[in-house]
Amino acid sequence: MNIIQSLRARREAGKKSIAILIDPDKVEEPSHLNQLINLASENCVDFFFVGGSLVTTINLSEVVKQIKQNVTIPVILFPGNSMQIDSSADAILFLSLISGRNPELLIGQHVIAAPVIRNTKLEVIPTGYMLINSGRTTSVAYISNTMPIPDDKYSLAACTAMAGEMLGLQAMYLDAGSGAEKEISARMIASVRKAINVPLIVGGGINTSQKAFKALEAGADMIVIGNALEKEPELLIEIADKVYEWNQSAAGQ
Ligand SMILES: CC(C)=CCC/C(C)=C/CC/C(C)=C/CC/C(C)=C/COP(=O)(O)OP(=O)(O)O
Ligand SMILES: O=P(O)(O)OC[C@@H](O)CO
Ligand SMILES: [Mg+2]
Repeated sequence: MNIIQSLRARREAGKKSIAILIDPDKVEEPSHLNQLINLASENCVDFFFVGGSLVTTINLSEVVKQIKQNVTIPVILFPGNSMQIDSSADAILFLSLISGRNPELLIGQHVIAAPVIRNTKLEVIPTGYMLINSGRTTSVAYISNTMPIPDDKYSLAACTAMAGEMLGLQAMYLDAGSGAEKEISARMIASVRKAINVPLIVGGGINTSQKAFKALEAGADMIVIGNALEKEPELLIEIADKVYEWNQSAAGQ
């Protein structure tokens, strides 16, 4: 089973997943990641996401290598542009920024990346990427030159996701942006969840186990945590517990 098939199967079984986002630019030395990598393995983290809006260092492949050398947790590239491709990862979110109207991020970068990806063994996961307003301007909104969907426009978000699914996208990623002041509301997650069937990834500003649980309860199939773990890796234990608790009760039903 490849990654997208396993996400679909988990969704059908009511099981949730957790991913840790590593921004290569914030890693001074790849071995510094070992504490987080070990914690991830002890706490049954499902995926590592690696990427950033702007990756200025040459760390991307070093980060992927560091994870692959230590654990078997799949590494999924979460690229901000077509330069963030590394063939040692397991998969790539082939993101189309469907909340925006910037052709470069709807199809342009993809044309450049496609022949490069074709020469790798990366599993390609066509993913609708939707930015939701979260208060202050995030790196993604600034870099992508797009306007996020207003956080109280539930049907705009739902119809965007619906159209993305009709176009054949295999997963949907609702993002408040890394380090968001406000995480995505339960009502927003629930309205997008109702509109689609594909696995729903939710991230941005999830920095407590309560927020993590709320996102799962509202319908997220996978939550992504980045900034909060950069500051406090041990928070993972508490958040992973919530996911584990949820999955145990799903298994009992
Ligand atoms: C098709 C390929 C290979 C690339 C294009 C990919 C697209 C369309 C990206 C959409 C826009 C974008 C810039 C997404 C970046 C998402 C990302 C990796 C965010 C991680 O957080 P940062 O934005 O780096 O947060 P910080 O400000 O905390 O560094
Ligand atoms: O860094 P945080 O705020 O956890 O966000 C994770 C990810 O969804 C950002 O694209
Ligand atoms: Mg970044």
